[in-house]
Amino acid sequence: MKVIRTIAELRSEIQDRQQSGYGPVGLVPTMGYLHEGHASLMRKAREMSGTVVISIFVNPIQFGPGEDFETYPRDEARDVALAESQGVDVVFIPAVQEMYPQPTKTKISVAEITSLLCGASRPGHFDGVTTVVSKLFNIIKPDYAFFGMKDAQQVAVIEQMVRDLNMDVTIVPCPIIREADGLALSSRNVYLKPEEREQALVLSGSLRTAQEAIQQGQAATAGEIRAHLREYISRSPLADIEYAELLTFPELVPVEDSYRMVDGDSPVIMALAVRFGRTRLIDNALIQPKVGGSHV
Ligand SMILES: Nc1ncnc2c1ncn2[C@@H]1O[C@H](COP(=O)(O)OP(=O)(O)OP(=O)(O)O)[C@@H](O)[C@H]1O
Ligand SMILES: CC(C)(CO)[C@@H](O)C(=O)[O-]
Ligand code: BAL
Repeated sequence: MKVIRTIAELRSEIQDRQQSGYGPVGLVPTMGYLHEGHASLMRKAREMSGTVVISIFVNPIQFGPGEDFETYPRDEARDVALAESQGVDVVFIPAVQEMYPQPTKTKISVAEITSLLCGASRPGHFDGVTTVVSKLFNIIKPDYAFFGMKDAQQVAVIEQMVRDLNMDVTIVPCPIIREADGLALSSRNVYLKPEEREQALVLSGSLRTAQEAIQQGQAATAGEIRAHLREYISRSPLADIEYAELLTFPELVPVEDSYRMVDGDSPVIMALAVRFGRTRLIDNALIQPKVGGSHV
């Protein structure tokens, strides 16, 4: 496995591997502090690609003022070891100066679906994401790019960008990986104090019980499910709900309270963002039409 820090060296390494006939290139973009969620993306990339590249870059332009850019957890040595254990071929770890030698005057911006959910509370966040992901696509030219469904809105936004701009890459959404007790893995989980970590189970718990309520016919409408999610999460005194929404996926159109879950033609996503002190957690689950749900 090669650890590469410059764009020029990365381009030349990928070109060499292409000329040697390694086949499709798979990219897993990350911000590092890798965990089993990232490892599952690397394994999927390994299955589908001859060359697996992961990027580790805490992208300053997707953080707002007062967010955690400076304190975002970092552990390069551990990350490199984990990537190697998953059979990754190239780890790209650029410095901020390498990706942004001058402040970027060009931004990629997806409209509408970035103004709700995480986009509402983190203005400019998705412009930062789509801009850096476009840069990575231009540098690496991957055939496949792998993204986790934990960041479901990010998947919808990137798929929209790829369609709108005719980018020659296939986006592969990958399932959410959870701790044994249900908490979705996230680099930011390390911020949680023990009591917050315990109470953070209300996110996955509310999604799981909502799905059970739909399957058992106890919650038939979107309004009932919204009420269930809010009531369940509010049992945790430390939880501060930022949003608990139901929307069509991947279009991200909010569904009305009167919408009956069994009548839908397209999947509906239950999407949550909840703060515990200074830690903001997200989670979600898809309800498949007519079936009544997947498992959390
Ligand atoms: N639990 C998970 N299951 C599946 N994919 C995940 C999981 N956590 C993160 N990912 C995916 O890994 C990729 C890189 O995400 P990132 O490095 O931001 O990790 P993260 O744990 O989500 O960090 P943070 O909590 O700070 O957002 C994204 O596509 C993200 O959706
Ligand atoms: C896709 C990404 C690596 C872009 O910085 C980031 O938003 C993330 O880690 O999900
Ligand atoms: N996983 C999304 C990256 C971020 O929170 O900035």
